Amino acid sequence: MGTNVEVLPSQTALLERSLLLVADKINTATALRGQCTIALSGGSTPKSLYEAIAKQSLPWEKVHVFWGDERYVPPEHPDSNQGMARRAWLDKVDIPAANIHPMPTDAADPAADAQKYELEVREFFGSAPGEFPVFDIVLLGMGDDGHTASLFPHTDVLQARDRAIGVGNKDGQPRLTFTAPLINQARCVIFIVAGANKQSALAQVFAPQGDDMAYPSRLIEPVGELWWLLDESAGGNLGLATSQSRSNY
Ligand SMILES: O=C1O[C@H](COP(=O)(O)O)[C@@H](O)[C@H](O)[C@H]1O
Repeated sequence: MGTNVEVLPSQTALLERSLLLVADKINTATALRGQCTIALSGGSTPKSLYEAIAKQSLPWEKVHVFWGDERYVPPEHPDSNQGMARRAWLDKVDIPAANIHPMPTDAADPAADAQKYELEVREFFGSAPGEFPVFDIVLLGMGDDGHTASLFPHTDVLQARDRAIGVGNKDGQPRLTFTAPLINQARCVIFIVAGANKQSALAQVFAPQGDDMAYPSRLIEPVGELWWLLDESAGGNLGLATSQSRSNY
């Protein structure tokens, strides 16, 4: 399916566009299939989006929230992606507790917790062995090293082919993460990227030929729609028209 790249003139415009797109995809999924499964990203960029989504009137009882990656810390830890999303969004809307599916981080064994989450996700989706769950929406960010979710450059989890959830490695620290094959089954993957420090990695990710192990965001080629929403300072030098969708960049 198509790839859409939009370069928005400011961080505010990026936020507004992201909000519009995510709300539209949630409404479409719930109208077509009766529910929406969304995987959240962490890091610094999505917080203002989550705060804005919390103010929307959306069919929360039909939305199921998962996480695409997680630091291996308890939910109350300041680095927890779950904690951030709950404070910014989920605690503020009328979403049933049973619709929130955080990654477990309490076994003191990241591989065991990754396996536990894989079973939970597969059971929720009713995925047959050998099949991957199909998320309606996967939200992603991108680090200035080209990582996405917790798929860091030159780490073992990049080789995963038959696992949906793996253990990433950020400077020796374990993190739980969706694998590229799971992300790539999604109906819609949305990257939201802001800041001049992302320019050089973006150029590598968008290059026609490149090293997927060095820039793991290159591994994301979903079956469904792929959206890259960039602010001007991140994407302005890529030679793309501002606020214009491009197919097949
Ligand atoms: O997809 C993701 O990307 C970010 C990059 O984060 P940012 O702080 O530069 O916005 C990553 O670290 C995060 O965990 C992940 O979900």
